[in-house]
Amino acid sequence: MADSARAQKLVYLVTGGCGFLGEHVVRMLLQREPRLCELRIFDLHLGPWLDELKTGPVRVTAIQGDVTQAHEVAAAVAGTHVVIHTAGLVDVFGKASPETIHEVNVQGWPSVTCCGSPWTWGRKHMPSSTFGMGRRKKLQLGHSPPPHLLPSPGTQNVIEACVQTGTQFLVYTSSMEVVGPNVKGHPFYRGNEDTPYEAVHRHPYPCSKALAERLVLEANGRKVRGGLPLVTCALRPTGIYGEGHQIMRDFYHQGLRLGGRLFRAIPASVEHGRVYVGNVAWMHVLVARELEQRAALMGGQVYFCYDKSPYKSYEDFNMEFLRPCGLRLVGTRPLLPYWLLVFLAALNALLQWLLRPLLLYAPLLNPYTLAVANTTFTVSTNKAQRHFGYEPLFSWEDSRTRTIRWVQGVESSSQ
Ligand SMILES: NC(=O)C1=CN([C@@H]2O[C@H](COP(=O)(O)OP(=O)(O)OC[C@H]3O[C@@H](n4cnc5c(N)ncnc54)[C@H](O)[C@@H]3O)[C@@H](O)[C@H]2O)C=CC1
Ligand SMILES: C[C@@H](CO)CCC[C@@H](C)[C@H]1CC[C@H]2[C@@H]3[C@H](O)CC4=CC(=O)CC[C@]4(C)[C@H]3CC[C@]12C
Repeated sequence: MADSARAQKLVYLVTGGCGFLGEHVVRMLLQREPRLCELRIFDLHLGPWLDELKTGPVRVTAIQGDVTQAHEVAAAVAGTHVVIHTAGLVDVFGKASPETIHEVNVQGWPSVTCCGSPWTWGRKHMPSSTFGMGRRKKLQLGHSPPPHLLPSPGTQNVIEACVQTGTQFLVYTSSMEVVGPNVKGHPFYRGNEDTPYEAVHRHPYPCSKALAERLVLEANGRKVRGGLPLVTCALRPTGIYGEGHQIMRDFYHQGLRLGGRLFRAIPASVEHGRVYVGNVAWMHVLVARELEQRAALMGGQVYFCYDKSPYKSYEDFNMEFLRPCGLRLVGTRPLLPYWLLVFLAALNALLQWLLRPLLLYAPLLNPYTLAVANTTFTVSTNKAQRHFGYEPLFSWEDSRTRTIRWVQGVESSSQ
């Protein structure tokens, strides 16, 4: 179809469009997708900022809905050209139950475990290169669950809605957590989409993201209503930062409570991959735009989200923003021995369990977050550039400045 004929004709749906990343995707689409005529924003909780978008040339439709409800998802998907599925339960602190995380992120399915009984996923102990990364290979399930135990919710609903209603392009927000860090704490150093890595998870969040990503990639090529093939791909951001990042806000407030200080807990040598939210959003917009023209190349593929953000430890990276806001990081080495952190993390987990009937105790430090924070995981790849011409829209300096300005705004709004 000629470009002029396609102008102002496309309908997009962004699930989770009121979340941290989702809001940036929504705003980026409105700024950078000239062919957009309608943008549907589907979320459990709609933000008040949506009202300001309704005055522009693109029709913005806010839909309060739940991805676990198949009929709500199907109604939102019907008539769209592209679905960007960012909705998810991002919980590594034990706020939600494992069942709820699976229900929202993957599919409703009682007592699912990712890496153990009752069903063992073929991915266990598989190097990531055989886990459908660079290669277009059908992923193997160890023992598939009985079909009647595979009901609809979460990501599965989104896929089925595309198939049933005839939407051909689906972009899924996956996560670096699909790969690692694994339970053994193996470093992933400057890895790319084809780097072999033993991806073994036990925590519900990475398990759910891995399962959901697999569902999305396996759905590539399914015939949608009307007979055309579904084209899917998955984006794997590393730790996202930028305006709206809740954990950054938490660290900032913690620092203020501690008299302007944060205490180093993780060695500076442990490097973490981080990526600016604006660049992650830009990658989603580009993928969604290019999927049609480059379906054969991009369909069924995964891409790490990356930009020029420096490799640093999680804490040193956060200080790039928090230092200009008046906080300092005390210690050039961790102030507490690692064994004591492990003990405190385990104590937090025990307290969470004991207090659960009375209250929700969900501190930042638990055995899982400690293990992730303490394991090097960095990405170095140009796959997105090779496949669809991605270049970061925001330089590191720009990303840093924008994030600092936002933290400073958090400061003034909380005074
Ligand atoms: N924050 C990070 O560092 C990273 C996030 N991701 C992925 O990016 C995606 C977005 O994450 P964030 O923006 O950080 O999280 P977020 O929690 O800010 O946004 C998620 C959005 O999904 C919505 N949502 C949750 N359950 C829903 C349901 N049942 N039905 C409809 N909407 C629902 C929430 O209301 C929220 O607006 C997630 O899929 C997450 O796994 C991937 C890598 C890193
Ligand atoms: C031990 C503490 C001392 O200060 C520091 C604890 C930091 C942790 C809360 C974070 C360290 C690494 C983060 C995760 C990482 O960025 C990868 C992620 C990807 C996602 O898809 C979701 C979020 C997260 C799991 C992110 C969560 C917070 C950390 C564990």
